[in-house]
Amino acid sequence: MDRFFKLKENGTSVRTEIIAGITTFMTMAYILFVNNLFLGPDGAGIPADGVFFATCVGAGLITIIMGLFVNIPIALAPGMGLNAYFMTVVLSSDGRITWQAALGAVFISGIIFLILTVTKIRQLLIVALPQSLKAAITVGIGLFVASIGLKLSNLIGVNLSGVTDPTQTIGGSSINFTFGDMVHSHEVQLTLIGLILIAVLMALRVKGALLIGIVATTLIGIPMGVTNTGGLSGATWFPNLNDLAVGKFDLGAAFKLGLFEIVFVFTFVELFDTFGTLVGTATRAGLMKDKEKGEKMIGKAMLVDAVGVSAGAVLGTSTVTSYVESTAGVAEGGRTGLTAITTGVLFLLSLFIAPLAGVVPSAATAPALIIVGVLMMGQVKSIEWDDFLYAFPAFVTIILMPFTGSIANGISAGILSYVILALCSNLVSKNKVKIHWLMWVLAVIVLARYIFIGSE
Ligand SMILES: Nc1nc2[nH]cnc2c(=O)[nH]1
Repeated sequence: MDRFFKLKENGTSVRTEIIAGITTFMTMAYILFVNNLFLGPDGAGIPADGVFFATCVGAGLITIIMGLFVNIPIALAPGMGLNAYFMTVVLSSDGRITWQAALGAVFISGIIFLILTVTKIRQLLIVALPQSLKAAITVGIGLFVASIGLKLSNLIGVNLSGVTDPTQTIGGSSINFTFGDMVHSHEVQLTLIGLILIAVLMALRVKGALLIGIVATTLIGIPMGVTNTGGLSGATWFPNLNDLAVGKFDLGAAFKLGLFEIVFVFTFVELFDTFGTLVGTATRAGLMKDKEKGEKMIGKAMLVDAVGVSAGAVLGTSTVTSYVESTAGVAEGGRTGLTAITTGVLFLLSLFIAPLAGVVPSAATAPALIIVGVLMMGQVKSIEWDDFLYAFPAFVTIILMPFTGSIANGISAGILSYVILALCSNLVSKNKVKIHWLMWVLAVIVLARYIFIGSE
């Protein structure tokens, strides 16, 4: 075990890795239930049993493969964001695009991805991006994870002032983030209890702080009426495998309908999201200290991720992707593939323990995600704040991720603004800044995307 996963070399142990894997699983388990809202009968129309099976098996298998072949503590599951986009594509097509055709588009995006990876274009990204931008991606993802926690637990909500017409797009100036209802909402109160509990445990350097915090908060939530254990009595533990979506993807329809734009959005978002998540998580885990080894590892992880996209489509789910929640396991000390394998096995077991996984409330996992935000913020010190050429792109990368809820938007803005600033600087100054050719290509792709397609 030690030799295979290089536990000692990475300063970790079997116990730490397993605790880390359970922690990552707990922060990701919501996808087992949320995915059905987007892809299931009330969303894109895939049978509920089919969505559940594809989510458990897709996440489980690909995460185990990531652990076995790349030895990195990254877990994968169907991504939030692209599952919502998948639903929109189907529902807004007036029946023209079936869920089977949309799965076909996901499958194609996975193949394109695989080609980009094998031709090493994706890996080039690591070399092309200035160091400050890479650090900014880690920080932005930290804030993004924290924002997921804040929103999932209702610790923050929105106040829509002066909005009267629900059919109109709401302008940003009408939106205020507000604190959740701390006085009346038991959910918000439980989140705060969990947050303080984990913060104290972290300050005391207690091992397993996040996992202890999640379990304790779940238990405290029982008398508070937030943790709902009702689902456990009379629950069906054996999965219903009658109505699966395995192999139902329709490539012919995807080509016939000319879903190029949709395939492009799937590929573009996935490319930037995965790259950001891998760099951010690996940096946080200290796996990028040896640059060469780190870059090789990220290249391999991208390959598994790409295979996961198409495999997920075959199983019946929208884009399977590397999850930012993996950082929760990393925060618990997870450093190797054993963490991922633990998370993956739990996803596979979820076929049988779904009612149990459903007991942990958002109020218990949200504090862990917020604490992860604190940890990832540390990278902010490696940004060259004194040089505006780097400071501005880093800044927009950081703020756009939590505010637009998209890693891809943050990275896009960072790349585009860097190229513009560097270009102008090179035009007037004698001190030329290097702009990698790939940065030019990406800037043009980013521009084209927002001009011709807009945001998804
Ligand atoms: N990186 C990443 N992490 C996630 N966690 C939940 N959804 C996502 C996603 O789409 N991308």
